[in-house]
Amino acid sequence: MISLRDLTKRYGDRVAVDDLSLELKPGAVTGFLGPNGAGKSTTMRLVLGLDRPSAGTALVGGVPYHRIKNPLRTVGALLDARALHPGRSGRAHLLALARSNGIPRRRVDEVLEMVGMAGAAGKRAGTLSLGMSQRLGIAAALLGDPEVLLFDEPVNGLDPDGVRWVRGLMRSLAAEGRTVFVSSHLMSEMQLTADHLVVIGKGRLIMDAPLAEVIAGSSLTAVLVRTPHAGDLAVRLRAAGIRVDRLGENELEATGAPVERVGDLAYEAGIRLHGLRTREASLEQAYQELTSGSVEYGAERAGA
Ligand SMILES: Nc1ncnc2c1ncn2[C@@H]1O[C@H](COP(=O)(O)OP(=O)(O)OP(=O)(O)O)[C@@H](O)[C@H]1O
Repeated sequence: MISLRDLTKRYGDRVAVDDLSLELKPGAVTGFLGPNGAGKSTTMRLVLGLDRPSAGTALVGGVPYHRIKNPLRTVGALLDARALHPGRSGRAHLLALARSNGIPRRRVDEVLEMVGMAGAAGKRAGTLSLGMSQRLGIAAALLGDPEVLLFDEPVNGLDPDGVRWVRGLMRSLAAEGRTVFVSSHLMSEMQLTADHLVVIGKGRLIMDAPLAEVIAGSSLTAVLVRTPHAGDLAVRLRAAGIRVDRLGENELEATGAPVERVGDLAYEAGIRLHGLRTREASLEQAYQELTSGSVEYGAERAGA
């Protein structure tokens, strides 16, 4: 479990993380989203004790990172996959980490196998592709079999097979009851991987909710209704505070209410339906709505 309380990090007069409070639960993949410069990496660095908060606390299992006895056995992390000694082999890198954390040597071969690097473990880190470095970084995160895992952009540089593999790995780590916190800019991938989402912008919390709730909350998620009495139903739905757009003589689109509520209102009014379904927004669309005011380093929109 990761708990952030009023977490703040300033660099000079720049606030990178601004009063962030969160609880990340075990048994779920929590996606960490936000525009470039939003403060995701800084937050992860604060959790891992690589930076000191200006105010507030970041706790793992109830204690700050620097007080954890065997850190790699409690928290595993992939931050910067390229931050490896270029002349050292992957295996040597993992062996050194294992030795300094009291982890048996055989675990090194186990994690190399798990990430599909067993055949390339002798290669010097400097000669590895970005995707292979990512796999090695993931192996390092898994080394101590930790309960809490943080991954900063883990699919960066991976081919489609690798992306799918990371998705499966995150899902299975969460299914084993671990806390998995993963940042990404790939919304379509996050939609397939995450159970829960934390969205930040300019260091501040924008959203902390289950994926399904984030998507349901988008103005582009709508209930589509086909009925020979579209006019009557529109009146009933609007009276209940639901936004309605007529799509055609027998079709309308309702936003701001779940499909069950639209169906119940029609039933109560005795209105016959010929079709009732939800059209879900994509996470990309929901994310864009949530963060439209928080994009710091965006290009100007064409025509804007
Ligand atoms: N060591 C540092 N010194 C000064 N400013 C920093 C430092 N590290 C981060 N920042 C600033 O803090 C802000 C948050 O950066 P951070 O890297 O955490 O964002 P991010 O959400 O991870 O971005 P990205 O998606 O681009 O990786 C940025 O404005 C960045 O310039």
